[in-house]
Amino acid sequence: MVVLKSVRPAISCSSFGFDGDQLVPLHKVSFVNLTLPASLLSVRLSSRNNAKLSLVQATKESSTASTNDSAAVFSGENLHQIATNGKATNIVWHKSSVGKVHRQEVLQQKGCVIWITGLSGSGKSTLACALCQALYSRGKLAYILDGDNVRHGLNRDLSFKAEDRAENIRRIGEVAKLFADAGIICIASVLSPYRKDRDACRSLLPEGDFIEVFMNVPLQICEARDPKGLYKLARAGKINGFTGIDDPYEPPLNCELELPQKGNNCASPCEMAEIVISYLEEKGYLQA
Ligand SMILES: Nc1ncnc2c1ncn2[C@@H]1O[C@H](COP(=O)(O)OS(=O)(=O)O)[C@@H](OP(=O)(O)O)[C@H]1O
Ligand SMILES: Nc1ncnc2c1ncn2[C@@H]1O[C@H](COP(=O)(O)OP(=O)(O)O)[C@@H](O)[C@H]1O
Repeated sequence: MVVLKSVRPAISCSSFGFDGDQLVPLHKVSFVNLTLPASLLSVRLSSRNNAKLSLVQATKESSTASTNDSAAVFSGENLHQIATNGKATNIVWHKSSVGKVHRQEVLQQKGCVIWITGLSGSGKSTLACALCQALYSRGKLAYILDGDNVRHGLNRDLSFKAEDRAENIRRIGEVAKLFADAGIICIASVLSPYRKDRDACRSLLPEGDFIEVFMNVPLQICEARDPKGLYKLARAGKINGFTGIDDPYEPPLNCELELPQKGNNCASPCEMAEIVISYLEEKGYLQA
């Protein structure tokens, strides 16, 4: 038992905390600022925690508290807010002293997400590779998250029905956000047919850092290219719910860049990559 120096009560939050073994609304849990003698810290907390980080159970409007591994994280002088996010309860954000700005300084660029959307066969992967190569030759670090590739690993459990496509996009959006936070230019080349899923990814990033590129290539051209023979299979009824055939594609309403088809001609992948690079240069993403 230790004497409390101060109490921060009643954090207004819709999530839950622990009261003994019971889940209770967080407003019943108080966060306390303790001053412990160093000797007590090492004796009481060394078994499962290091001396700077301990787990405590806060008491309700009490003047005492005891160490207990079941509830809030208590870190030095900083009191953190316990959050609930989806099904993840009792989670606390842990901050690092090295932040995005520091990583950007090392890389001499700004992290962002270039989200390339369009029909199958519209040239998303080709543009992603050309762009990555063009950035690399300028000494800039990019990483491609290609829908097809991510479905070989992280998203192998997902089908092409609407809710699985939404989850596919959500996960890729979250991973892209981490890459951008790492200071990397993340190129997501994903069919992403539904507007609301793309917009949800946009909303994960700071204003300006989500750059949506629409490969505006008509279905007839994509179908004529058909590099994987999937359109043929879809037309033959051997693939159900194929985007553009019997599943919708919702074009962006307000994308940052649209790379249109001009008649039967299409700019070369390198020319398209240069259009994206000019945009990045103009917006300051190619410097820290
Ligand atoms: N039903 C159906 N509809 C559309 N596309 C299909 C389908 N089944 C398989 N494929 C192949 O999967 C690639 C698209 O994967 P994505 O993860 O980018 O799609 S989505 O964003 O979840 O809609 C897509 O690759 P790309 O051609 O690179 O777009 C197709 O090759
Ligand atoms: N700018 C372009 N001009 C002409 N053909 C292209 C262009 N970009 C891609 N292609 C061709 O179109 C086909 C589909 O390209 P791909 O990048 O695989 O599209 P997606 O990733 O959207 O399915 C490939 O055969 C590719 O060579």
